[in-house]
Amino acid sequence: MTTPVIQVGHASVGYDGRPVLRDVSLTVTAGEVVAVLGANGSGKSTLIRAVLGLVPLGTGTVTLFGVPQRRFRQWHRIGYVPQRLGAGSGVPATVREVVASGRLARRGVLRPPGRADRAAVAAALRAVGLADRAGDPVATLSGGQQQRTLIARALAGEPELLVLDEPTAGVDAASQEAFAGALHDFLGTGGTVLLVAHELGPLRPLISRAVVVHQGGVCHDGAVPEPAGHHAEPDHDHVHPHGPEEPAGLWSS
Ligand SMILES: Nc1ncnc2c1ncn2[C@@H]1O[C@H](COP(=O)(O)OP(=O)(O)OP(=O)(O)O)[C@@H](O)[C@H]1O
Repeated sequence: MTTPVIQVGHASVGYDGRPVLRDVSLTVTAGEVVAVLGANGSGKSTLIRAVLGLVPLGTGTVTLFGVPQRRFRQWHRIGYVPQRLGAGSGVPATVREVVASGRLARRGVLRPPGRADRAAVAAALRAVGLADRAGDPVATLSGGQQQRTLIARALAGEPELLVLDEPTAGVDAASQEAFAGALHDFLGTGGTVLLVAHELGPLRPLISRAVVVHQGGVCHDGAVPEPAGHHAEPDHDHVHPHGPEEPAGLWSS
C-alpha cells in the first residue's frame, strides 16, 4: 500500500480557546483531488491551515508524506495557494517575478536562477494561460488572472501536493477554465490536490472525493454532493427526498 500524502487523525483546533475543528480525521492518497466543502465559517480554511502547520493542533496528529508534521522538512514538495488577498495588494512585481518566487524553496535564495528554474516558471505561466502577460505588473491583471498568477507560483515549485484555498471564488469563467486545465495537467504528472471550494464549476469532473465540514466536524467523506442550487436549475427533476442527514446550507454562504 502506498503511503498517504496527508493523514489527519482526530485533530482538534481552536482559536483563543474557542474550538473550531473537533475530532477531524482525513486521509488523502497520491493522485487524489479532494475538495473540502461546507458553509462559511465551518472550519474549511482552518483544516487546510492545520494540515500545513499554519495553525497549531490542540489534539490529534497530522502526517505529511508519511512523516509527522513536526518533523517534516520537505516543504518544497507542497505548493500552497492561500485565500485571495483581494485587490490592491500594492505589489509592483511583474507576473513573472511573482511566479519565479515560487522557485525559491527549490533553488535556495543564494543561488541565481538557472535554466531549470526559468523552464519551470515558463511552464507554469503556460499552464495557467498567462505566458503573454509575464512582463505585466500583477496589479494590472484582473482578480481571476491574479489568482492564476498565485497558482502558477505554486506550480513553478514543481510540488507533489497542491493545497488551494478557494482557488475559484469570485474568479471569471475564463480563469476557472484555465485553472481546471492547469489542474488536469498537474494530475497528469502524478500530483495530489487538496482544495477548499464553494463552487466547483469546471473543476467538478476532476474531483475524486468531497469532504464536507459542518460545524467543525466532517459530516461527509465520499462522492461529490449535488450543490443546493442544483435544485433550482430548470432541468432538475425533483424526485429524491431530502434526508435529515443533509446538512443545511452545505454550499450556501
Ligand atoms: N485567526 C483566527 N483567529 C480567530 N478565529 C478565527 C481565525 N481564523 C478563523 N477563525 C474563526 O474560525 C471559524 C472557522 O473559520 P474558517 O476560516 O476555517 O472557516 P471557513 O469554512 O474556511 O470559512 P469561509 O468559507 O468563510 O472561508 C470562524 O468562526 C472564524 O471566524
